[in-house]
Amino acid sequence: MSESRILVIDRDDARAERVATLLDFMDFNPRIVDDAADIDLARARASDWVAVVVGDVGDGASWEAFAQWLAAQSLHPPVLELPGHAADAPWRGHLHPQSVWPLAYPIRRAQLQDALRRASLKRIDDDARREVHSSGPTGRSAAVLQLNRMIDQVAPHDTTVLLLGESGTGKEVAARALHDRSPRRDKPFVAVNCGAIPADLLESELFGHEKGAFTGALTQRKGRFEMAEGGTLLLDEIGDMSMPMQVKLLRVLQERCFERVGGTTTIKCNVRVIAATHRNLEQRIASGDFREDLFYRLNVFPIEMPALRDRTEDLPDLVAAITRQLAESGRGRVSLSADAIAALRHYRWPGNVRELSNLLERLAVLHPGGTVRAADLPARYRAAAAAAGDLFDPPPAPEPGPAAAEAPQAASALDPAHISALTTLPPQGIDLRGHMAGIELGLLRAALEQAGGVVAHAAPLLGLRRTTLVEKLRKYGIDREQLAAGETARDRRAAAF
Ligand SMILES: Nc1ncnc2c1ncn2[C@@H]1O[C@H](COP(=O)(O)OP(=O)(O)OP(=O)(O)O)[C@@H](O)[C@H]1O
Repeated sequence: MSESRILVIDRDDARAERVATLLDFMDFNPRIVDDAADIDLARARASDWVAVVVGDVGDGASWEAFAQWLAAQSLHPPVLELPGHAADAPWRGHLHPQSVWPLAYPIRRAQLQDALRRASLKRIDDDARREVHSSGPTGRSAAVLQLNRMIDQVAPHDTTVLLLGESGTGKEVAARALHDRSPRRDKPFVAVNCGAIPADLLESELFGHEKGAFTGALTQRKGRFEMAEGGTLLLDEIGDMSMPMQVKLLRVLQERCFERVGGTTTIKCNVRVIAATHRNLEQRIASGDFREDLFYRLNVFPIEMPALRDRTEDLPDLVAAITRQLAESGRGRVSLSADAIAALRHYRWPGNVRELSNLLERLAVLHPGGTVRAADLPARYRAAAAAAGDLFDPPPAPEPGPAAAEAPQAASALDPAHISALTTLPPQGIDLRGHMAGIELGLLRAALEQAGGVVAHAAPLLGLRRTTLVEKLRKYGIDREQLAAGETARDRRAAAF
């Protein structure tokens, strides 16, 4: 029997049986309960239901309690909802909004299969067991799982959230996830960078203005609060807001209304506010730059964003997510080898995920469609790996082939004195892999120089096939025309970073 367990909660026995028969036929392992109160929670945790089909749940109280329990456990199985539930049924508030899928009835196998497929449910596998979110902070480190849990907990409520953390840690990404997982997800999400807008313009930017309110106000204009009506407003870089604006914002948060600049009409607003800053607001309060009362208004549910250097185990997932986004948005295709990702784990990432995202975009330009190895990374990333003694894998040995066999004389041309010079170990030791790569690079350049830049003539000097040499030149970024200038393409690329 398959381990893919699906829970069917339905008081309508005939319907529950029909759904269960179909699921059985599809090789799932359905279990029917007519009341969610019958579910053994201790066992449910262990089994991780891969989906829940919800039918007639009576007054819904026990199903609501179970939905609440699922959310508290951070379990988000797809919930397939049979017809007959009110759009504002209280249980909805406990579930991840993107995990609820409508199901028609009477139901056919194809429809059920399609609903399960759309709910991203394949046969249970590790991915289905993992907490996955279609949007939001990427990763499976303890810090990111905890972050996603907090977002899930607070998203359904209108609580003001304060996102704290270094620049580039993904505060805006988290704010969007809060919006997408909230009941406001079909309304606008509006972000405003309070630090980037001059203080005298910020009021009009946030609250709008009436025609003629100030020089240049040629027409009436709505502000960001009005644009975000019914939805979510992210006030980014709130720590940089001027004191006079802080007073005005405090009033909106307290009274939920404002006037446009130059206007007298009071406009009510229904906006969930999320604030974000990379600054230490307590220090700003101490230095008299931030109002304490505003801080307490904003700090209802603080979320600390983890720095990338503290969660480098997320790099493979982040690299996969960002390279996929780059490809989908037509900004280039690139992939990273395992040794490149391993090398990146040694770097401190002062710019966090933004820096990673920028790096990948540049690599996609420099190596279109290619696979970037550790040796191809810009100098500063290689330096971090080298300092940690993990530079990059030794270059691949030339494959045996007819051309290699043709060049035994060249290979044995190294005299013992030469070999002895190359194998002398200095007292402080060496980085063997870097050393070997350096020797290889030096010999490639020497052979090309000797052959006047003609690859076909340089290859036999190294006992390589021409195609192998071309591949190595590409790997090291050697541009034949630049040899005269004594620099490689990689040197130039590294300098550009
Ligand atoms: N989980 C993620 N997956 C993909 N890209 C991400 C992720 N998190 C952050 N990024 C990318 O990193 C960059 C920075 O993210 P974001 O703007 O959310 O950070 P921030 O903390 O708000 O930065 P700042 O404090 O400078 O405003 C963006 O380009 C964003 O797309």
